[in-house]
Amino acid sequence: MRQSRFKRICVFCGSSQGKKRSYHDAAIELGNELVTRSIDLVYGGGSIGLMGLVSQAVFDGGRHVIGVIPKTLMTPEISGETVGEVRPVADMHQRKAEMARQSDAFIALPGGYGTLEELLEVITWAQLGIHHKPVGLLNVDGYYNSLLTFIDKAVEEGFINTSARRIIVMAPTAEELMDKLEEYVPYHDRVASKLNWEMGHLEVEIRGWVDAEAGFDWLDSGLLDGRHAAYAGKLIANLIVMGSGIIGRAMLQAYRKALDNANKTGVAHETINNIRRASKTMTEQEARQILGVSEQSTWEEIAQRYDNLFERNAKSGSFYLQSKVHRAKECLENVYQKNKQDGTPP
Ligand SMILES: C/C(=C\CNc1ncnc2c1ncn2[C@@H]1O[C@H](COP(=O)(O)O)[C@@H](O)[C@H]1O)CO
Repeated sequence: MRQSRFKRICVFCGSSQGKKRSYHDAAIELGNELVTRSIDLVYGGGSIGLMGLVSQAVFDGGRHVIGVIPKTLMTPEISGETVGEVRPVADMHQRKAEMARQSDAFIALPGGYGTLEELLEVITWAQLGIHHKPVGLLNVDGYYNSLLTFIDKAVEEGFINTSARRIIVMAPTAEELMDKLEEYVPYHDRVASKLNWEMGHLEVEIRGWVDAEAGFDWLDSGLLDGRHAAYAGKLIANLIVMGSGIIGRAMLQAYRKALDNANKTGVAHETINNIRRASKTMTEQEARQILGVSEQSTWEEIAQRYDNLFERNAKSGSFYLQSKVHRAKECLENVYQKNKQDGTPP
């Protein structure tokens, strides 16, 4: 068996086992196929339904299993115990984002509303160029035939592009499906390929992170009205950039100006200083999220990722994001250096 191109695959599947024995068997067969190809599993956590069967098979085969589960569903009475590593998340949206981030491909086994929703979302994301990871449908005993017929109807009626139809890779057995996924060439839409989702997502995430970290809600504070609150956001950006030490003299001037303006808008120096202090602490997990790298990523991959993101921000003129990307790299640099000293892989 040649080396798979995938390190981790996310499996969406029923929280029930379904009525046919073939669904049960297919879940175990898929788990075993992942093991054979040395692929780790990302799934929705717990031990119920097909989710429990596939995760147990991968775990028993000695591969790593990550269960990404919202805290609300984490009780054993609701979802059962997760074998392997549990990643608790705040809600269902965060769960899907985390599952997608952690995986190199997606596979849907038979399932209900939850599975369909997860499947259709990753297909939509592929269509919009948010990711370029393959999406496989394990069509056990023709379970998904009616969905595929419906999708073909949508193509016929002009709601789905003929070329986007091929985003869904489909096969009746795990082995055939995996072979097809290995060969999959990512779908590229002319318009979608121009969209810059990564940075948009990053900007929102980082802004939320900075505001939360600073522990200050500008609007709620009553200190600033809407217009000034927006201005304060820019101000924070400038301060963080200054702190990163990557922009140099030009940003020092910007910082001085920011302080000047802070006085005009009534933002106290102490608050600014708190924000600066707070913005300096970044956890390893946050750094990995910002750079979009996992714990398995090598330092070379991180450096490459950093270069790409940094360059893209330079082009879009976002010093703010540049500073966060830079800080994330600094944070991981410390982690990797420390691991190297301790002899911890990778
Ligand atoms: C609230 C109930 C059961 C919840 N149990 C679940 N635990 C973990 N993940 C779940 C659960 N239910 C759905 N999911 C996610 O959706 C997919 C399965 O949903 P489906 O509707 O069964 O197809 C699965 O991939 C999970 O990510 C009591 O009803």
